[in-house]
Amino acid sequence: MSAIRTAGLTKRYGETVAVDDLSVTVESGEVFGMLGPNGAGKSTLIGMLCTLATPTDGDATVNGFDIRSERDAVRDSIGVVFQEPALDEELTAAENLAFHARMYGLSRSERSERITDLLELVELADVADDPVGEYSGGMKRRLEIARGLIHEPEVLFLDEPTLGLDAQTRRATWRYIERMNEERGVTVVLTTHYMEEADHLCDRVAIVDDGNIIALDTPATLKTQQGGDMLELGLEGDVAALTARLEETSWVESVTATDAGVQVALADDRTRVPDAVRLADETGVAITAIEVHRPSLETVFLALTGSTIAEAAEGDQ
Ligand SMILES: Nc1ncnc2c1ncn2[C@@H]1O[C@H](COP(=O)(O)OP(=O)(O)OP(=O)(O)O)[C@@H](O)[C@H]1O
Repeated sequence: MSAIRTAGLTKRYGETVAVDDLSVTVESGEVFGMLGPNGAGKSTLIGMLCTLATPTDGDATVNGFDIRSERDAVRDSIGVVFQEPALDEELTAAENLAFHARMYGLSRSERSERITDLLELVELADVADDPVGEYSGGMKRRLEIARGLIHEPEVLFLDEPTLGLDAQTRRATWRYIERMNEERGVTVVLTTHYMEEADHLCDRVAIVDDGNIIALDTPATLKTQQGGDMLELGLEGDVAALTARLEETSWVESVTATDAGVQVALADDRTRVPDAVRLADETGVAITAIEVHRPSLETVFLALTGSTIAEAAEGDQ
């Protein structure tokens, strides 16, 4: 069964179309990422899928339940971790989880079993009885993820799960997300501004712009669609002659002059370093430096939205 299925889903705020006629399917067990500039409509989409916002048009099901007519069933089957921390800092980790578990009506024995299990999953068992106010940012995030899982949801929505965390803590958080996906089969839908995160974690990535999904595929396929590597050559000698040779070569997409030499966009995904060296040799040009840039999700994002993810994220911290 598909975890999420939307058909023509639309949300308008006055003149603003926040989500525009969106039809997408997320399969059970997937880690599905959404990347997009500020105001692209990611939060509005999550809001509708969590039944916190009502669609203007279109339909959607989450775990087979209709988001309009079966709101309670949708809510019982999902977990949500928002950007803003929502923990009680005066309570301990175990108390925070217990409070949340009671809201879902779990029995005392269920509560105690799941709290122990989840604190182990996110490696907070040792500090379970410390007040959350004493936790680091990364520990709080992990606790929030554990809290989102307390009622054993089938789908977990994570809005910017590692925003503001340092690189090491971010990687640790990825591990917990992977574990709950792999070991427990939880479907994960996340938004992120970190390309590396989308690349590392997501089975498929949707690039969202202006309320629409403008690209949707596996990170590997999205990158391949952007063409081959970029070669950055430092050169000495007749650069113009080499540029002319490169431009008439079938595996070269384009050549751009740089301060130190040229930048060559490759037309296919093969390694062309030996070919470039041979051409330079034949033209009598010396190569002083070579750098190979692999296509990244950043390049894909830039090509599709016209801005870098850092520009897109500006003001969103
Ligand atoms: N409650 C609201 N009232 C009016 N306009 C809204 C409301 N919520 C969102 N919008 C508008 O809808 C559009 C999409 O916003 P949304 O927050 O969903 O984007 P986003 O991709 O989640 O951005 P961010 O990364 O900043 O969270 C924006 O133009 C926003 O201003």
